[in-house]
Amino acid sequence: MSDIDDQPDRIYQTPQDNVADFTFDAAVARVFPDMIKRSVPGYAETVAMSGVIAGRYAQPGSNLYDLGCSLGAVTLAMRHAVTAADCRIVGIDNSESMIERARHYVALDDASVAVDLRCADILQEPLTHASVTALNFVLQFIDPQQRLQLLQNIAAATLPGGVLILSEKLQFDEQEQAIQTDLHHDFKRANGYSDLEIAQKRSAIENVLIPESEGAHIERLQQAGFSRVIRWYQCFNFASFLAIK
Ligand SMILES: C[S@@+](CC[C@H](N)C(=O)[O-])C[C@H]1O[C@@H](n2cnc3c(N)ncnc32)[C@H](O)[C@@H]1O
Ligand SMILES: O=C(O)C(=O)C[C@]1(C(=O)O)C=C[C@@H](O)C=C1
Repeated sequence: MSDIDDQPDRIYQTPQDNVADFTFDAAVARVFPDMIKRSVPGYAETVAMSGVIAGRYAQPGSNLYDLGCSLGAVTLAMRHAVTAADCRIVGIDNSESMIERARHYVALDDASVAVDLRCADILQEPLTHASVTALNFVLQFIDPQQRLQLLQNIAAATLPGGVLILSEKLQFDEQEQAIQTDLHHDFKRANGYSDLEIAQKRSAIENVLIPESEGAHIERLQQAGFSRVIRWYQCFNFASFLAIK
C-alpha cells in the first residue's frame, strides 16, 4: 500500500485519556474518504448533486469555487458536470495534507475543465467572478463571528444568477435534537463505528464543529446578499441549501 492510498478510519478505536480537538491533519486526510462516508448521512448524494447543480448554474468564462475542498470530491463532481465554456474550478483548503492528496486525485482524473488547487485560508483568499461556489461541511468549522463576513465575500464575488451550495450539520430544538442525534449515531453504528469511536469523535468535535439552526443559516444567507434560499436536501441532521444571488 503506497502512502497516498486511503485507509480505513480507525482514529478513535482505542481509548484515549484526553481526546484532542479534531483537526484536518495528515492522519485525518489519509482516512478522510472512509471517515466522511461513514459519518455524514447523505454525503455521496450531496457531492453528486453539487455536480448536477454546478452543471446548471455554471456560466461561461466564470470561476467555480470549492471552498474547504478537502480531497476535491466536489471539485471533481463539478469538473465532470460543467458544460459551459472556459470555466475554471478553484479548490481551496488550508490543510496541506488535504491539498496534497487532492492534487493526486485531480492528476488521476482526465476531464478537461481547468482545476486550480490552492492551500490557503478561505477567509483570506480573494474570490472573483463566481457562478457556483460550494461550501460543503466547512462553515461549521469557521469561527461563528467570521461566518457572515465569509458569506458576504462569497455573495459579493458571485455573478448575477450565480449560486452558493451550503451544506452543514444542523442544530435543532431540544426534542428534535435528541431524535436526530440518536439517528445520526445509529447511522454511524450501522457503518461499523463502535460506541467508543462515536463518543470519542463527539468529544473531539465538540469545541470545533459549531452547528447552527436552519433558520440561522437562511437568515444569514439573505443578510449576506442572496435573494433566495432553498433547502434542496436533508438526511437526518445534515442539510444542503441552494442560495441564489
Ligand atoms: C468536512 S471537510 C469538507 C469536506 C469537503 N467539502 C467535501 O465535500 O468532501 C472541512 C474542510 O474545510 C477545511 N477548512 C476549515 N477551515 C478552513 C479555512 N479557514 N480555510 C480553508 N479551508 C478550511 C478543512 O481543512 C477541511 O478539509
Ligand atoms: O462525525 C461527525 O459527527 C460529524 O459531525 C461529521 C463530520 C463533518 O460534518 O464534517 C465531522 C468531521 C469529519 O470531517 C467528518 C465528518
